[in-house]
Formats: sequence, structure tokens, C-alpha cells
Amino acid sequence: MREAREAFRRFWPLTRGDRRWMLVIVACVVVSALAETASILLFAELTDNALEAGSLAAFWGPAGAWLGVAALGALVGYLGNSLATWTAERFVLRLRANVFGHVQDLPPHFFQRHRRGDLVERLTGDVEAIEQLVVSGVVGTISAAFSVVFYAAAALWLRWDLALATFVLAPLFLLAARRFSGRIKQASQDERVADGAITSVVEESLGNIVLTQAYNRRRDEERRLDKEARAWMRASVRGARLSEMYEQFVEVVETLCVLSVIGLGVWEISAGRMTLGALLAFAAFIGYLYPPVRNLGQLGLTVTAATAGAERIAELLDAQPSVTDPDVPVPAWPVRGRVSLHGVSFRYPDAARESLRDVTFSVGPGELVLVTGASGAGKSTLSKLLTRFYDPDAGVVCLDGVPLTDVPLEFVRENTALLPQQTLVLNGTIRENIECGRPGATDREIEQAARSAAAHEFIAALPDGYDTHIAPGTAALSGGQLQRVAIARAMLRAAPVLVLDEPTAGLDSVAARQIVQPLRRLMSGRTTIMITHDLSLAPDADRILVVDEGRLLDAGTHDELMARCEAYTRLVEPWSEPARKTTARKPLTDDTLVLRL
Ligand SMILES: Nc1ncnc2c1ncn2[C@@H]1O[C@H](COP(=O)(O)OP(=O)(O)OP(=O)(O)O)[C@@H](O)[C@H]1O
Repeated sequence: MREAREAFRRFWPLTRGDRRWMLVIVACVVVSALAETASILLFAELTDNALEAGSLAAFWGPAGAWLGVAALGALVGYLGNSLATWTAERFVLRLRANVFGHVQDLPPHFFQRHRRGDLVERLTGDVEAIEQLVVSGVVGTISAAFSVVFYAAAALWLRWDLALATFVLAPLFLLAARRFSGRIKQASQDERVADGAITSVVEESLGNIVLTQAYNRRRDEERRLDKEARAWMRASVRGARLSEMYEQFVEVVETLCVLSVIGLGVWEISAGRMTLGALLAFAAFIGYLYPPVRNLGQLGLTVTAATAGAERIAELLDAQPSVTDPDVPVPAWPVRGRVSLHGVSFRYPDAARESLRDVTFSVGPGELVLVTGASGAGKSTLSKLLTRFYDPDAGVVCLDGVPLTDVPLEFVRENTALLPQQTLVLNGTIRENIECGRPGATDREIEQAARSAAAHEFIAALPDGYDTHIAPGTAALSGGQLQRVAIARAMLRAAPVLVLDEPTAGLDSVAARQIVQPLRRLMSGRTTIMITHDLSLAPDADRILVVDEGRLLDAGTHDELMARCEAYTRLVEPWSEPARKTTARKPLTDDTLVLRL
């Protein structure tokens, strides 16, 4: 119960704005319970005065009142239930937006360490479970408590001695709920984890369908799903069995209560101390009393199950973004594009060693700098620091001499366009995919960007042109075409600094050739830091940085490095033979560049 209290305290603030509606719902429930109490008393009156006496004259008055009370109860019940659903859904809406917003700010390593399916499950199933803890839980508890008080008071008022005799059994419900709650929570937790695992397996499997089919992995994937599905089935059946056991136990206790009431009633009537109407009303109150008592017990179980979901959401909310905006940011200025790093060291959270160590360099406005090095040297890590996905542990990264930590994150991202290794596609039209570079851009500007990116021709040739719908993983465009859409997006962004992470990786020579010219247009006039293994652009670069095991080994022009840096000559080797031949004969063209690829 301590966990439930903690979870409740954590999520209760999100009901702000809806609490008055929760009060209205409780008021509706109270009026409903009052209407129900009144109808039972009217029923007793009808039994004793109209039914037993066989008097029609005594019928009309209580019958009319009963009808009025029933109509009021129906209206209030409708209002209360509609309002309860609305309030509950609003809470879910708010909580999901809150958690989703938080998750969007989390650093890349968080997503590498959590399976996507599990995150999806947390943002869907678990979010809804918390609603049962906070909104339905509170409303349900207050309503049930009010109902118990009303019906118990009415039963006591009718016959306090009989009522007390039947109340003796009530603690049995609570005792049973207590006994079952721990095991139900465990089952519910296992079910949620298995739910997440199933979503993960399905998602990973569909995302990897080519690998699955090409390597005949179908049976392995099916086995993987089967394993998780069985875990889910076990947890689900265990949970359902426990709930059912509880339900049936409660049924038996209830029957015991009803029989006690009837037995006591028969005794009282035979002794002439009670009328039949009073006994029926009394039995009805006891009958009405048990569902809310049972609900209170059931609510305990629902709350414990919801706590399992709440703990999983709390874990998400406790994960911290790796970067935050400064309290007092430096005001925005027209960025020229000087990028500099001073003594930068960085270690990924929980990593054994540093991925960058004491790196210092500076890139002037409009310069093209290539960053190269062996696999795992720290090149992509550098791009993550330049675009402020992480802050360095030591040293500083500056834009126009101002530390990135002193400006709002949005300002950094507005002025630094990233063209990552994998082409990022949004679910939307090609137009929307390009426009996201600068929201609000006109159709003319979008087309202009596409022309500069050499994408206009193939887009215009599509049946729906710029309105062609594309989505991550399902786009009917080639890798090179998608890369050109991404270049058009970066063109539109018009950021003074450009960070390219292996822009030709994964493309064949023809596709790579098609993006060389657009890339050149994109880079012209912008500070460009290109991370690449492909050194065909090396002679064009103003400077090349050679990174090795997180350190900046050397920096210079292609010719300087060829003359003095052995590591660089080794990196250039794969390209050098055709390169020497072609540059000796004619100046660099797009085609020669790609031949060297
Ligand atoms: N999320 C992470 N957590 C821990 N270590 C990481 C993480 N990402 C990268 N690393 C480590 O940091 C080092 C540098 O990685 P990085 O991705 O920057 O290399 P790279 O030079 O870009 O390699 P490649 O050319 O293969 O893409 C590697 O040793 C890698 O194992």
C-alpha cells in the first residue's frame, strides 16, 4: 500500500483542473444513493400498506413518489457516469502528453537501452492503468464509502440489532482483498512486462523483415514471439484466476449474509416484532450494502494492479534529459558559423571509458572540415556534442565563441542542421517532409529546395508529386532519393552550420553520385563538419581532422596529412590508387568522386 500511496502522490497533481468535476461526480453518486435509499423505503411502504392490506388507494402516492425518485436517480446516474468517463479520459490525455513530452527530451542512449515495444506499452497500457489509481480510484472509493454509509445507516435505522448481527461478516471482504492484493499485483506487473515484450518482438521482427526472410529466420522469430506470448498468457491466466477466486469467495460470503438475514427475519416475524415490508426493505439494504463493500475490496485490487503500471511510468519520468536550457540564456544573435571545441572530453553514461579525450579544434565560418578515423574512434560522438545531444564532461563546445550550454537548445538546433547517417522520414507527404526543415515555408521555397537537392525531377514524376505519402520504413523511394529529400530539408533550414554524419553511407555508387552535387550546393557558404570514411572529398576540404581512440591525432590539409600522418595515409589507402590516376589526368568532377567510392 505504501507504493500505491507514493504513486498516488506523484500523479494526483495531474488532476488539477478536473477536481471540481470529480466533486460533481461524487455529488451525483451521493444523490443516486439517496434516491436508491428512498426507493427501498417506498417499496417497504407499498408492501405493508398496499400489498398486504390489498388497498389500491394506498398504492398511488408511494408509486408516484417512487417513479419520481427513479427518474431523478436515472438522470443523476447518467450525468455522473458520463462526467466520470470524460474526467478519466482527460486525465489519461494529460498524463500521456506529459510522459510523451518528457520522453522526447531523453538522450539517445536511453532509447538504445530500452526496447521500443516496451516504451510503447508504457505510453499506452500503463498510462491508462494509472487513471484507475488516480481518477476512477478516488471517485470509486468516495462513492463506495458514501453508499456503504447510507445503506448501513438505513439498515441500522430499520433494525439496529439485526444490522449489527449481519455487519459482523463485513470484515471478511476486506481480509480477502488484503490476502489477494499482493499476488494480483505481481501477476499484473508480469502481464505488463510481457505485453511490452510482445510489442517489442513484433516491432523488431517487422522492422527486420528483410533479414528474417533472407536468412530464413522465420521459425526463430516465431519462437521468440511464442516465448513472450506464453509468458503473457501465464501471467494473464494467473491474474484472472486470482480475481475469479476472490469473486467467488465473496459470492459465498454474500450468500451467507443473505441467509442470516432471512433466518433472523423469519424468527422476528414469527415473534411479531417485524412486518414483512420491513424485512424486505432490510434485506434490500443489506443487498445494496454488499456491492459497495465488495467494490471497496475490489478497488484495493485494482489499485494494486495500477500501481504496477505507475511504477513503470515513474521509471520513465525519473530518467533525466542529458541537456537542459540555461537559466539565463545569452540573447540570440545572427550566427556566423564559427564552431570551436576546447579540451573536450566525454564519456557516455555508465560507459567504461571516455569516447572523446581532450579534443580541441576550431572551424571558421564557411569552412569545410572532414572528420575521419577508424570505426569506433569517436566521430559520431563528436556530431552528438556539436548538435548538443550531450554536453561534454570537460571542456566546452562553442558557436561563434559562445558555449552551447549558454544558449537555448532550440537556438542550437535552429542554427546547426544535422544530416544523420540514417535518413529520417516523417509520416506525411514529401512536401511535409521537406517543410519540417523550416515550418511555414511556401510551396515555391519547398520546390526550390528540392531543385537544389536534385530531388524535384523524381518527385514531380511521382503520380501524387509532392503530395506522395511516405512513412518511416515504408517509403516507396530509394535510399538515394530519400537522402535527397533529407538534403532538401536541410537546404530549407538554412542553418549556418551543417553537421553531416556519413552522408553517402549505405548508398551504392550511382546513388552516391546523385547526391554529390546537391551536397556541394548544400555545403556552399556554410560551416560544414562532415564525418566520413569516404575520403574522396578530402582534397576539397579546407582541413581534415584525424580521430583515433577518442583523441584528435592530427589536423591539416590532405597534402599536409599525406606528408606527415601515417594513420591518415592508412585511411586514404583504399581510395588512393584510383584517386592518383584520376586527379593526375583531369580536375575533380562528381563522376570521378564516385569512381573512387
Ligand atoms: N550509447 C553509448 N554508450 C556507451 N558507449 C558508446 C555509446 N555510443 C558509442 N559508444 C562508444 O563510444 C566510442 C565511439 O563511438 P562512435 O559512435 O562515436 O564511433 P565512430 O567513430 O562514429 O564509429 P563508426 O565509424 O563505426 O560509426 C565507441 O567505443 C563506442 O563503443
